[in-house]
Amino acid sequence: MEINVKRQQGNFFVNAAFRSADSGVTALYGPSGAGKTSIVNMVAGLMRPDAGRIAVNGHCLFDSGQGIDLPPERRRIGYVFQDGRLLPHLSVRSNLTYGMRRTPPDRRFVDLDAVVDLLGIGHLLDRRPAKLSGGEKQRVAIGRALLTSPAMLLMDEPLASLDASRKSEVMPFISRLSREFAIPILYVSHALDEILNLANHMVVLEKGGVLAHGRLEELLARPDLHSRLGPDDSGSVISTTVEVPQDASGLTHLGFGDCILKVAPIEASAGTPVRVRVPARNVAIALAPPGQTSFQNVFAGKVDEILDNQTFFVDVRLNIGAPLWARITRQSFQELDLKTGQPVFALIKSVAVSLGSGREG
Ligand SMILES: Nc1ncnc2c1ncn2[C@@H]1O[C@H](COP(=O)(O)OP(=O)(O)OP(=O)(O)O)[C@@H](O)[C@H]1O
Repeated sequence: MEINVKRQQGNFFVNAAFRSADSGVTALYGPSGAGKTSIVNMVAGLMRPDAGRIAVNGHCLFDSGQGIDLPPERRRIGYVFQDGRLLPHLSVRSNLTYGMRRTPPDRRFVDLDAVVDLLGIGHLLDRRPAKLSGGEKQRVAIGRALLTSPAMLLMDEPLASLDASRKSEVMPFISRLSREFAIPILYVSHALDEILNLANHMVVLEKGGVLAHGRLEELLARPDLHSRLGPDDSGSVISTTVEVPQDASGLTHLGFGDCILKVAPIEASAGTPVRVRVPARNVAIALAPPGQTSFQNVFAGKVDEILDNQTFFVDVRLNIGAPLWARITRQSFQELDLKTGQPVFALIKSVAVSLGSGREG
């Protein structure tokens, strides 16, 4: 995926360039008004860049220098919108086959049965969209996009209209989609938890430009981006592997480097790659190994970096065999008198585990 677009719209200027691995999920992340939808619309051919080049799998969709500008229907792109946009007068089955019939048979690489099975929508085929829940509508919308046998999928906040439980219902399907069909997905979101679940690559946008792009773990470990990801989003991502699916007390053991992280039980067999997210606010720091404690996870490490934004909190990056951010109060920071290089112990309160991801992208 190669995207390099410039476009002036009103007094907003989009000037974004990034490349990403050909398969897997690339997240476009940024605050409201950063230009995410504009970029996706340019890739889809719904908005024309003033200049630039867009290519997918080496196939050029737009190149201002060469005068190439394929119309949307020739771009072989599936688009999933925030609100599904199903055709209300058609059944789910007809919504699904609508795009499929426009794709020549020799170009089709998915069939209805495979998609219905993947998305678990077999029991909905004869219903009209009005009789579907939000999560079901989105699964049908994803199926419809997939059945056009696209070279790429664009998803513009496909989960934004869903509540937390519906979100967690649809997320595993998106994850399976990228794994089983190896279609590159450009996924717009301003919710970091979704991105952590789904994406391998991330593009951080700000005011129409690319602030950073690259592998998710690498970006999340970068101190210059740490504060940009917002007070609630700051934290670390650690790529682990399931070592013990369930110990005697029911906990799952995840290994990274020489360390074991114990988490609430997850359903995954030994060897499964799992990405965990540790919010900075859930990490405490101690100068000596704590005695009796309720913390399940205590790691020896050292202070790698201190980020003092002159607020109530100070962010401290520890090295425990992987980078780990801790957010502690200024008062604690002063009492501990922390210095770079100092040996400390990290106490992790709880982690969010993102199953179905953690793949190398
Ligand atoms: N057709 C247009 N003409 C003029 N300005 C536009 C047009 N489309 C979008 N904009 C402006 O471009 C900027 C980026 O909008 P865009 O929808 O791409 O942002 P976004 O990151 O997707 O935001 P959100 O998360 O709120 O959907 C905004 O300031 C918006 O008002």
